Amino acid sequence: MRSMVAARRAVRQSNFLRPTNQALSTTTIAPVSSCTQLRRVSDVSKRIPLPRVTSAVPNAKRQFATLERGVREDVILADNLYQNVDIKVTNNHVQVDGKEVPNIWLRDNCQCHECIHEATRQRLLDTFNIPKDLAIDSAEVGTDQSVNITWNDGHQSVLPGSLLRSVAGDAESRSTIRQGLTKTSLWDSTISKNPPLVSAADINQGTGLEDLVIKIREHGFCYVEIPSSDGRDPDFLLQTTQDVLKKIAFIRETHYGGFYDFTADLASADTAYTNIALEAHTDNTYFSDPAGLQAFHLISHTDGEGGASLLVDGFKAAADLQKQDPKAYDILSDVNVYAHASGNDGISIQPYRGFPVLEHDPATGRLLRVRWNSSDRAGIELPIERVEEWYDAARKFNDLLKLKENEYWEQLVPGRILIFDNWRVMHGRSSFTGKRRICGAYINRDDWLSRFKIARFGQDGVLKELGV
Ligand SMILES: C[N+](C)(C)CCCC[C@H](N)C(=O)O
Ligand SMILES: O=C(O)CCC(=O)C(=O)O
Ligand SMILES: [Fe+2]
Repeated sequence: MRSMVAARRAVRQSNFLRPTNQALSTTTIAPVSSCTQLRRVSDVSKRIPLPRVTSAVPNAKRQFATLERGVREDVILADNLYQNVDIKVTNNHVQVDGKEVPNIWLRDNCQCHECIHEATRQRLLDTFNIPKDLAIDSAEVGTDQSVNITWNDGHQSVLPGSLLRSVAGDAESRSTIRQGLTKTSLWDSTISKNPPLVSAADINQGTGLEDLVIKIREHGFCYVEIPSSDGRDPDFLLQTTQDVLKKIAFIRETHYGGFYDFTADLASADTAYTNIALEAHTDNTYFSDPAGLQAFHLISHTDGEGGASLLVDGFKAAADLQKQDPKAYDILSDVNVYAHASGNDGISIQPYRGFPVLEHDPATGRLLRVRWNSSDRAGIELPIERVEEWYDAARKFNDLLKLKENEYWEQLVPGRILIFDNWRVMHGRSSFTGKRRICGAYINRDDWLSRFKIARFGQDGVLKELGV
């Protein structure tokens, strides 16, 4: 019988093939008797150098242990967050739903103008100069549940009720605003009947932008329609595309340039710049931080045919895979893969480390990002005697991506900009003949999500919850 210590070590080392659905950063200690699977795996894990995962906070450990990895379509609506939270002061300690809030947290989150710069919203307080024995002299709860505190060093703090109420939430509810969670509507080929769309005119008038980012967040993509009365002059279309995209956030520069305007001329050494078919993929698998959004706008296609665009909901396919074969889902979530972009002279871009095809938030278990580009794939981080396990799992995912019912094909047209979430939705195209000109751009994930969060929750809504 192995010792408990050895069993713990095995758990820590077994990044690959952990018990199903445990988040990567857990160190859940299973009783030795239930460690059969881990024991088997630990033999292999000796050969796979893995980082030591520790979890120093007992609460976090308990919280993570119950979380299941996967796609989650639902979300706690912001309006329903933190209802009926009890806030009181007992014996000079602040209690939120019966839990004592540490003084250091209260003092650190003081919102007064000495502690937070009014204009920049940055903390001015020297947190680690707060004496460890700081105590509350007196405190009272207001009708809006804000708490007024007088500290024993004389400082006065007001903590807004919204900030205190958020203390009652779990990792999932705290993510709603922080990560800009919203309802996720998974889709298949039938989305072609009624794809999400907003009009460029609405965006110009100011209302459409919110609608656009909210739709992209829910469905993973959205079209922007330029009224035909505005014309189809290529220069006008190029300019309008850029204007719309820059309203979301600034355009990201890469080795392909900034705003792109490309044809099949190998201007960059990448198959995107040819007329061959491209299977469903996400872009930038070779970056540690792949572009968050990607846009395409067909400016013209003459003297030929083909070049239809393909979209596949990567989250829907991932959810299907988890249902069909949870083990395959786990392999794609645990095994790191490298990618590269090496076509251009003097360039071989690779991420600073390998990343799995399916990446989850360790705190909530939610699927966050899909990376999938078989053309740009490089090394798989498994010893050669086990690498086939990854191929078997990836083949299952690939089969789902290629199901007719999961493929949404659409011929792009001048006047209709396609914008999609490159962390979720895969794109491809069929081969084509003739001259086909497409423009578009990449936008960073953090920047477009910031736009989304402000659109969805308002600046105040986002700011009121920064403390936890
Ligand atoms: C979009 N743009 C035309 C600039 C280039 C596309 C590069 C495609 C590359 N194989 C990737 O997957 O990232
Ligand atoms: O030509 C297309 O429609 C898309 C090409 C592509 O995948 C890309 O540029 O990222
Ligand atoms: Fe692409």
